[in-house]
Amino acid sequence: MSTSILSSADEATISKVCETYSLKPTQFHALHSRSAAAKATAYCPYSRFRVGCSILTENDQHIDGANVENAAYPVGTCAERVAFGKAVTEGHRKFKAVAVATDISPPASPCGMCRQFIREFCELQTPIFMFDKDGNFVVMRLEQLLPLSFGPEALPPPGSLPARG
Ligand SMILES: O=c1ccn([C@H]2C[C@H](O)[C@@H](CO)O2)c(=O)[nH]1
Ligand SMILES: [Zn+2]
Repeated sequence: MSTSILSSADEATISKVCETYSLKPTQFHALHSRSAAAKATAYCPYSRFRVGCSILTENDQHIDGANVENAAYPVGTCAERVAFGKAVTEGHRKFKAVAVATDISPPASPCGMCRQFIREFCELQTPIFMFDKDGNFVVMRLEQLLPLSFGPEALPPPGSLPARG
């Protein structure tokens, strides 16, 4: 047995993973193909590091995104935040799974800022798939990628705040 957390993309592994994360194999395949395809839409002339993201909404829609860089380097945005920004502004608030695809192996995982951004909108149990160029993947729940996290439930409900703080 391999000690690597990188899973191969064979159907037996995929079916076991789908059972664990309550996904259908068709949803898994769509998460992979859409996140991989989204890499082609990246604007990354500075790093030349393409990242694609696909999010599966609670009603089985996919929202995709890719990284968008900027000549003022820190202004650039990751694929995950582009995809979640699109999803949220299109009215989606609940998500079943997130996929991120890169061309490196082992695959890249979401940066710290994206983990927190995802934390705002996803349950801690939400699976985050990280694919390499060949479709091999690492999968972790959000709570594994961002332990002891800070989220919206820690704050008082907006309506309970005094008019001025
Ligand atoms: O999970 C990640 C990691 C990096 N990037 C982007 C940011 C930048 O454009 C490029 C290199 O860091 O990759 C993402 O989009 N998502
Ligand atoms: Zn990021």
